Amino acid sequence: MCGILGVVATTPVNQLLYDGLQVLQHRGQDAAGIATAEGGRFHMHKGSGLVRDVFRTRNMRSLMGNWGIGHCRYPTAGSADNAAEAQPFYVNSPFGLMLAHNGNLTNADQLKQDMFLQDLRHMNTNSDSEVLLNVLAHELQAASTKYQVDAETIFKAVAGVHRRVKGAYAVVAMIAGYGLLAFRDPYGIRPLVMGRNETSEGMEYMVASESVAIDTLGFKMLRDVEPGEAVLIDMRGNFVSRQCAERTLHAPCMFEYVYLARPDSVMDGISVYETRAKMGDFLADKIRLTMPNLAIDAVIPIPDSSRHSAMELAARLKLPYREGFVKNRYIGRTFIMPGQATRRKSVRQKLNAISQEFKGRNVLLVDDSIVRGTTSREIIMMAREAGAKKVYFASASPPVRFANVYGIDMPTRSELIAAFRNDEEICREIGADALIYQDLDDLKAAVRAINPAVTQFETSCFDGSYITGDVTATYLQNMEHKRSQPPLPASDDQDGFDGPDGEQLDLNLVQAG
Ligand SMILES: O=P(O)(O)OC[C@H]1O[C@H](OP(=O)(O)OP(=O)(O)O)[C@H](O)[C@@H]1O
Ligand SMILES: NC(=O)CC[C@H](N)C(=O)O
Ligand SMILES: [Mg+2]
Repeated sequence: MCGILGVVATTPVNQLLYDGLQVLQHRGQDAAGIATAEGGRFHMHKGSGLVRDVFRTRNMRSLMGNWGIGHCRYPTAGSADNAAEAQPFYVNSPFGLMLAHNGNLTNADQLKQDMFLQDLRHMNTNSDSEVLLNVLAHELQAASTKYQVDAETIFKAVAGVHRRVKGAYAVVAMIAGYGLLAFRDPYGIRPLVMGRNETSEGMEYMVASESVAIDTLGFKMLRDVEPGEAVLIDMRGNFVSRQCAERTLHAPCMFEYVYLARPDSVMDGISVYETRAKMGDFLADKIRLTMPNLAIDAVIPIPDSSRHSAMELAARLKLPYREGFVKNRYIGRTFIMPGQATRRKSVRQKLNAISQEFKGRNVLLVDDSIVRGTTSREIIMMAREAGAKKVYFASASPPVRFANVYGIDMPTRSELIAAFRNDEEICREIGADALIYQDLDDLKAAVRAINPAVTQFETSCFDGSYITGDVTATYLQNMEHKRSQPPLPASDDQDGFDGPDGEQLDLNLVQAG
């Protein structure tokens, strides 16, 4: 998961894109980038780090124009510390294209090879998003019969992308001289929503990973981009859309509702807050049914993401809800940090126990998920150190047993604590006195309770069933193998543009630093 954002406005968009990326920061902490357009000229700045660290005033000043796109990255392909893989990506032909992508392609290697041999295109990084941009460029070239691009040609190109590309992709792209293009894969695995803002100068449009960006930037939520659909907003603010996929099946990623998205977002008509609260209800019922004799003095959430499930669970079980951990507001999300050592260290830096809430008590700790077990292990230890008598642990989602190949960086089963263990073994491994997991059917029911119109979900990390149909055992084995190899050293010089704070690219001027 990454955060993507695109805007066509009536005034300069640099600040709007910056503010929007800050709101989407929870979706990617490793790199950020913004591209804008002014007439036929693109401006771009991108680099490694948080949004606030990547952009300086001088970079912001150079991002001129009334339309643009932004990206914050949580890598699933390539590596975390390679600034050349920060997004957006640019190709100059046809017309001039910029692209930012959330998701992960499952046939990126094949596409890369095809493009090199057939389309004579060179890829300069290990990013699957660069591959996606080049497929779009090739399809646009193939569909174009004129010097000027039009909506018909663009929709034809997106249909070509859907035919060639496999996996998960929510995309915002800029086509020089035309405007903003946004599209979503035929399964709608990653989210993409649209908003608009009526001004005296005309209508402004925004496309974003989550509705929270639309709310906080003063736009009004319009709707979700449909699976397989492409939307186009030209530089004058005219909007058109078209279904470009031959077949679609709406199956949004379940992990968005469990952990990835912000609770104040609504995606695919599903309020993340309400669904997390519902998860708490279902989990409470399971505890009552399967562990009726558990003596619990207090329910304690593991900040941040589990709060709303824990709150509802406590209310349903008529137990006190207590805040037993303080979160350091300056430490980011640990799960999406690169490297296990950093993640482990950051849990201790991020969370600290308030001993008064633990001393002599039996506590039920609630988290949204247990993935590698980094958080649960440390937190249970902290609760005991703080004087807890018994430490029970509940997860608002089922055991994460399978790799994710659609935009969450858990490509190998070996790193997942639940992959080859039963509940009893996991309980022992994390050091809890009892462990309760949500059932998958209940998790689905918790989301459907909020929007019954969405009936299917991408739940591969829980049940090993991959919705796109192309993820074979061999593919997964290759992923395991790739990840077990030591990473290649990242070269910041790959694209020749890198300066100390990232990449500054002013097309027509090409500047570094
Ligand atoms: O089993 P693990 O591998 O530790 O992964 C699961 C944990 O990671 C996430 O928290 P994170 O700190 O990323 O973010 P949050 O503040 O949104 O809860 C998630 O909410 C769990 O607490
Ligand atoms: N998590 C994501 O959406 C990642 C996007 C893309 N696959 C990258 O690695 O940059
Ligand atoms: Mg957490």
